[in-house]
Amino acid sequence: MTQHPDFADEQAYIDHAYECLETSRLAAFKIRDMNEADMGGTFQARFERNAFDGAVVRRLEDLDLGDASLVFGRIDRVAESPDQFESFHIGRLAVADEEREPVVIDWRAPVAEPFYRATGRDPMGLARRRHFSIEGRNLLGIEDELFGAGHLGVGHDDGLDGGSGGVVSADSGLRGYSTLLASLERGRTGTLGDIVATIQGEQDEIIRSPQHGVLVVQGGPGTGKTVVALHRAAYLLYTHRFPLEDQGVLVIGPNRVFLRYIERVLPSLGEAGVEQVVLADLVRGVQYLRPGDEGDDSPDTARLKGEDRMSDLIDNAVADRRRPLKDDVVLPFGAEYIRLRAQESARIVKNARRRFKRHNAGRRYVENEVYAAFAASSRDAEVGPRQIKDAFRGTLEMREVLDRMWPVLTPAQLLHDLFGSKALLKLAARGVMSETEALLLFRPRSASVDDVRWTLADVALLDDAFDVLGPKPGKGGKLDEFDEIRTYGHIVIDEVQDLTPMQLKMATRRSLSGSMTIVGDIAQATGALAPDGWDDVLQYLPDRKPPRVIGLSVGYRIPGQIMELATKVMAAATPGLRAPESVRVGDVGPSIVRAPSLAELPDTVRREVELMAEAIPGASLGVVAPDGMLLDISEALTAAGVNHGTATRTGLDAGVTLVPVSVVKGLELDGVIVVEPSRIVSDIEHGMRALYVALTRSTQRLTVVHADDLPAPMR
Ligand SMILES: Nc1ncnc2c1ncn2[C@@H]1O[C@H](COP(=O)(O)OP(=O)(O)OP(=O)(O)O)[C@@H](O)[C@H]1O
Repeated sequence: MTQHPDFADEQAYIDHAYECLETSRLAAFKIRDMNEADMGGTFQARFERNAFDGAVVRRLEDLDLGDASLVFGRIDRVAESPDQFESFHIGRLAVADEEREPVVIDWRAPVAEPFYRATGRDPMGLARRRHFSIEGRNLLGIEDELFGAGHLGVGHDDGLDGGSGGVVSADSGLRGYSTLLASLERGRTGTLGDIVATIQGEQDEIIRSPQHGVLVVQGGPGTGKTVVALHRAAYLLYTHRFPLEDQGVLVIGPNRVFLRYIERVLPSLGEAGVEQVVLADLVRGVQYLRPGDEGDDSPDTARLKGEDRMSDLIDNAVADRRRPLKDDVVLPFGAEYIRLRAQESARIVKNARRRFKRHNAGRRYVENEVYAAFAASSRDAEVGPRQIKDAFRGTLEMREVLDRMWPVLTPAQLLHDLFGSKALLKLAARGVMSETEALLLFRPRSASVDDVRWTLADVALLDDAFDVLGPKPGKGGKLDEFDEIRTYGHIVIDEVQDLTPMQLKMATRRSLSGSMTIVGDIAQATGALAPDGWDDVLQYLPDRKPPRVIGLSVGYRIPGQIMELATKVMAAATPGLRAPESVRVGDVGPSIVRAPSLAELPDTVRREVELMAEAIPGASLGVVAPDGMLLDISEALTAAGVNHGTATRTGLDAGVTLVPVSVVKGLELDGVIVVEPSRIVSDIEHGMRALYVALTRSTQRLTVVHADDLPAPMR
C-alpha cells in the first residue's frame, strides 16, 4: 500500500504535539510546587499561578495517557476564500505551544464538533476530515474524507459492504470507517475503553446535548449507551467545569462487576473525582446481605419493596410513631406535682406535624412544648420551661413521655420496628395496601437494630425513610451517622430499565437541578417491575424540564450473525422493539453444541472453552451460565487445568471468566459461551430477556452449550 503523501508531515506534527504537552506538564508541576514563600511576592510568579486554571494544572499532573493517543484526527475548515483552509488537530486534551498557540484541540471543544458530526449533506464548513490510525505516538495510517462539490463526505471507504443480514449499509453515515473497524476488532482487555477517536454522529449528538433535564438514551445491546453516557459526563464537565466540578457528578451502575468494568473510561478522558457507585453505596452505616443469602427477600417481597406505594407505607409508619399520651402524666417537682394532660400532648403532636416536614427536626420543638406545658401546670409562677428541663431532661420518665410522643428515629430503627411487628405493618397498610400484602414485609426481629442485615431491596426503603425522618439531631445539633443526602449537578444511571420506582426516587433525591443522563434498553429489562416503556421510568425522575428520549440504532459490539440469532430471542421476549443493526459481519457465526447429557454439560463447556481459546488466542473469554451451575463448570475447568476467574471476584481480568447470568448485563468479552439457555429462561423472571442479554455480550465469537432442548426462538 502506498503511503499517504502527508504521512511524514503528520507524524512530525504529532511529535511536536507531544513535546508541547511535555513542556506544559513540566510547567504544571512547577506551578504546583510554587508556594507563597518561593514566590517571594513577585508579581510575575503570582500572576503565572493565578493565570493557570487550577483544574487544568491538576489534569496535566494526573495525566497518564498510557497507550492512548494524544492526537487522533484533524479537520480542515474552509476559511474566507474556498481554497484556503484552517486546520485543527483533534485530541484528548488541549495542548498549546510556547506562544500559547493551539496545537491540539480538546475533543470536547466546540471547534471539534464537525469532526464528529459533519456529513456529506451537512459538511459544517469542512473541506476535509482526517482520521489517524495511531498507536501511542506512532502514526500507522491516515484516512481522509473529503467534503464539498463532487464529494459526499466519504473517502477511502466508499466500498463498504452493502447492508445485508442486519448489517448497516454504506450510506448509514458512519465516520472514519476503517479506524472504527480497527478499534472494534481489537481484543478486549476486560475493562471498557474510551471511544474519543471514533465517536459516531448519532452518539455525538447525545454527548453534546444540553445539560438540563433528563436525557434518556435508549438503544439495543452494544450500541454504545454506556460509553456514550460516560463521554457525555466528561463533555459536561469540560463545558460546565464551573460549577459542575463542585456540584459533583454521580454515576450509578447495576453492580460492582459492572463498576469495575467501566472504571477506566473517565480517568482515560482525564476526569477523576466522578463518583461511580451502586445504590447501596449511597446508604451507609448498615450491613447488607448478598443477594441469595439466607434472609434475602422472596421475589414477591422484593417486588413489593420496589413499588412506589412503599413511600406511603413509610409515611404512615412514621405518622404512627407520633402518639399523644393515653393518660395524663404527673411528675413530682419540689413540693408539688406537675402535669401534662393527654389532651395537651395531642395538641403538641398535631402542631409539630404541621410545622415540620421532616420528622426528627420536630423533636426539639416537642420537647420544649412538653417542658412548657409541665411548667404551666405548676402553681409557682416563677417556674418556667427552663427549670423543668433542668430537672427532668434525660430522666427515664421524661424520655418515656417524649419517645411515645415523638421518638427520634434512624431509618434503620423505623424499618426494623415496622418489619418486626405485624401490628405496626397492618396499621401502616391503611389506604396503601391490603394487610396480607403488608405482611409480606414481616420478618422476625433481630435482637438489636445493629444486627440487622438488610437486603438490596431495603436500600431504597432506608433512603426513603431517611428522606422523611431527616438526620438525627445529636448533641449540639450535629448529624448522626446518617449524613444529609448529598446532591449532584449531574447524574448518570446505567441499565436504568432495571431500577424500581423506589430506586429511581433515590436518584431523583440526589439530583440538584434535574440534570440526568439515563441509559438503558427496555428489551433488556429483567427486574421484577420491568417497565413497558420510558414513561414508566420517567414518572419517578425530575420533571422540571421536559425529558428527551434519543435512540441509538447501530450495534458496535456484536457481529451481524450473532445479532441475528439474538434478535430472534428478543422478538420473542419483547415483541415490537427493533434490534440494532451491526456495524460489521463476524468471521464465523454462532455455534450451538449439545452435550450428551446434563451430567456431561460441564465437561462439554470445558471443551468448548479450550476450542475457543485456540481459535482466538489471547482473547478474553466468558462462560455465562445460570448462577447455580457455575460451581460444576468451575470444577470441570480446574480438573482440566484451565485457569479461570469468576466475575464477582476477579472482574473480567482473567483470560477465562465465569460470569453468573445475574451480573452479565452491560459487560463485554471477545468470546462468550452461553450455557443451558432453557435454564436461564426458566430460572429468572423475564428469563427470555436475560437470555437475550447473555447472547449479546461478545465482540467476536459465540458458542451455546446445552443439554436440555433449546428455547423455541433459538431452534
Ligand atoms: N463509536 C464507537 N467507536 C468505537 N467503539 C465503540 C463506539 N461505540 C461503541 N463502541 C464499542 O461498542 C461496545 C459496546 O458499547 P457499550 O458497552 O457502551 O454498549 P451498550 O449499549 O451500553 O451495551 P449494553 O446494552 O449491552 O450494555 C464497547 O466496546 C464500545 O467501546
